[in-house]
Amino acid sequence: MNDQPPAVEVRSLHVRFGDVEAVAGVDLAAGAGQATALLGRNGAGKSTTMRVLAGVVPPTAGSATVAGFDVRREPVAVKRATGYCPDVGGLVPRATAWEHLQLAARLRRLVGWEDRGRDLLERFGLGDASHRVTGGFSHGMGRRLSVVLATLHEPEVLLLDEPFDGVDPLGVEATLEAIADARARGACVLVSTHLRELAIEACGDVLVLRGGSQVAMLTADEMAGEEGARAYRALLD
Ligand SMILES: Nc1ncnc2c1ncn2[C@@H]1O[C@H](COP(=O)(O)OP(=O)(O)OP(=O)(O)O)[C@@H](O)[C@H]1O
Repeated sequence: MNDQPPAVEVRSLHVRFGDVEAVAGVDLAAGAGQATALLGRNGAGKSTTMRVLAGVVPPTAGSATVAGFDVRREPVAVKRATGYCPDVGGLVPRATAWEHLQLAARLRRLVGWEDRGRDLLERFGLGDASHRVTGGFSHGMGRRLSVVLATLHEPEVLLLDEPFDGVDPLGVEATLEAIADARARGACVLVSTHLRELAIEACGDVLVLRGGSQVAMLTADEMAGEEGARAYRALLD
């Protein structure tokens, strides 16, 4: 039996922006080596939940701990323990891909990261673009670089918000591999997406959100195939 505390633990999470209740009761426990998808339509509360887990947005009510750190009280420790690919933004248009890696490495005081950095850029099809400024990147190239930056320091908790959005099949393949590698070294992975098929390919468990609320926690097997598609549609109706 695994008596390790969960790497991510969320209890009755609520996040409110003025009149909008973006997250209205989410509970989640995920352990080392586990990958969980947050699945739901636009506006379901996926990104807001991810932002809370990245230590970027504080909960309005409820609690969340990441790698044992409370997101409200210890956001800096949470940021140190996580690798976060935000759904939008995060790249500096005038900096090259390689400069983004250099900056990320400096902020995290990494040493000897260059070979891994080069290897990741190659695996994500960005080797030839590593010295181009990101302002000229396509949307999918930016997404792929954001995943590289999230995983460079081999974080304990990897948070990927819409990593497949607008990404071509080779980029999807590289992202699935990065998720599998992270799990293999014992990281806890959370992936937010509105794509059921990729959610179940990438993750063993799926948390379905609707209108900010958690409507189901299912295994990838339960979400698979025609039956899974029907079950998912029924959860959204
Ligand atoms: N900073 C904010 N200020 C006001 N409302 C917000 C803010 N961030 C999110 N919301 C609202 O909270 C709700 C949930 O948004 P969120 O981005 O978490 O959903 P999502 O599931 O990630 O959607 P998508 O798939 O479109 O990215 C939406 O109604 C959104 O408009």
